[in-house]
Amino acid sequence: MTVALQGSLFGEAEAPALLGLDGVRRTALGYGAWVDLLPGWLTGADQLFEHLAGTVPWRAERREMYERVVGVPRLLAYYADRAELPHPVLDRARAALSAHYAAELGEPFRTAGLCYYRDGRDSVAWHGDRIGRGRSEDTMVAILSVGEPRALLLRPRDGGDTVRLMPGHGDLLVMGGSCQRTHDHAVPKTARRVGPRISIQFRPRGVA
Ligand SMILES: O=C(O)CCC(=O)C(=O)O
Ligand SMILES: [Fe+2]
Repeated sequence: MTVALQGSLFGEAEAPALLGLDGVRRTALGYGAWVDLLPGWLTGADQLFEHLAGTVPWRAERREMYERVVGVPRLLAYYADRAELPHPVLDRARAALSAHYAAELGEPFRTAGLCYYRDGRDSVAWHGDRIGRGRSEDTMVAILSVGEPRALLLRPRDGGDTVRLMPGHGDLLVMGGSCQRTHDHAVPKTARRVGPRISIQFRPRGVA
């Protein structure tokens, strides 16, 4: 990772580009949930990482938890429906995902949430994307990862085996079906020395 990122500092970086989505592979998670994976969907991921790390107006949020105000352990950015995304390849990614999943999803992907995990101390706790319609309806959340591979865990809410995925530099992961209702997901902290990761999450309108 470090070596690859250095290449771009010397101006050798390849421009970010997307491959086709034909190679997407689905894994059923049970209870009507599934996850689609396409490793290496984005090429030139070094350049996208550096662009996003350097230009996105990252926010450090604080939230009340257990009657204490604590820092959210990652940096965030949010692009509402129709907002200009921070790199044109992300507009192309959203359009390609909307076209690929049109029949199954029945609506386009609209919003983009970005998370910046600065190191192994940054994380996201177990949760489902259930603030919006994901609470009651099947939907999809498509995640493009750049930077350090970090474990993304998925487990049924009612108990059962945890699936451990490792989305890495340029990889696509799509959670679909009942995933947000029947399962939780997390990016746990790690004691390993890890470099930064940025995830870009595309969601349909009303899913958060
Ligand atoms: O960073 C990721 O891949 C997951 C982020 C996530 O679950 C969320 O923002 O809801
Ligand atoms: Fe999530």
